[in-house]
Amino acid sequence: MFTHAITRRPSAEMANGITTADLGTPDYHLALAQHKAYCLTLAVLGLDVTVLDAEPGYPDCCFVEDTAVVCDHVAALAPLGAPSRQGEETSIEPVLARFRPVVRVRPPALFEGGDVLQVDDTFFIGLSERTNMAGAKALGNTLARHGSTWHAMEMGETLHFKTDVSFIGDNTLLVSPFFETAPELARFRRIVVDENEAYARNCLFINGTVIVPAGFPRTLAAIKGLGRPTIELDMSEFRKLDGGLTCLSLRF
Ligand SMILES: CN(C)C(=N)NCCC[C@H](N)C(=O)O
Repeated sequence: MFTHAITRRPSAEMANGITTADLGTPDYHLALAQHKAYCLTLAVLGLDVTVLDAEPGYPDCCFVEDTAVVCDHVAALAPLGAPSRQGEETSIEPVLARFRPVVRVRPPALFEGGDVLQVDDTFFIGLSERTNMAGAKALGNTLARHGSTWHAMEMGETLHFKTDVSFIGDNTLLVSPFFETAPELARFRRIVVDENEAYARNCLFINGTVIVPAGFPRTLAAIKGLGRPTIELDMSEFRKLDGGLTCLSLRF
């Protein structure tokens, strides 16, 4: 069960955030409203939500998931892989230190939390343009010291591992076709989400409920078909910056 979440409000400069999506400029005020709904949803699901102010100079700062990996015993931080985001990990450190001992991984090791999927005591660490092998090893070894297992995951063209793979409880993953047969994920039931609903591969499982981005009926129906409670949230403004549901919080 999660008891806490940390989020960060969108930046008024979010229009300068990194993106590969061709969906237009995010509307800051709509993003603030969507962010508020997101935080409220986490609170309704039982989490104590810390909402941080936006960080000047960091247009992508609301994607706070990328700044750290938090598990039961430790919070691990590294410089983010995206140069324009390096430094976001610094301001999150004192916040995380209230909850967990903090371990800082040093360059050349780099990782972003969006590349790290935790399922119980196992961590899947995607090797992406943001997370290098040195980062994966440093993070994996830190987690292993506390009894966890980790796997480095080769990836396709995707931004983050969790852009393509998310855990929705009961041993089930939503995956892109790329990960349909990945041997490291063999023990899971895998629901393949095709290109038409690719954005919905990133769902957020909180204490038995699956939060699903609004507008992806086939994925929603597949999750409902498993008997899971679901909540839909409008994520349109974050999607314009390649951000999904998991990206907006650190949960522990
Ligand atoms: C699982 N995902 C996708 C994340 N955790 N982070 C999204 C970061 C988006 C931001 N514009 C960037 O490119 O850094």
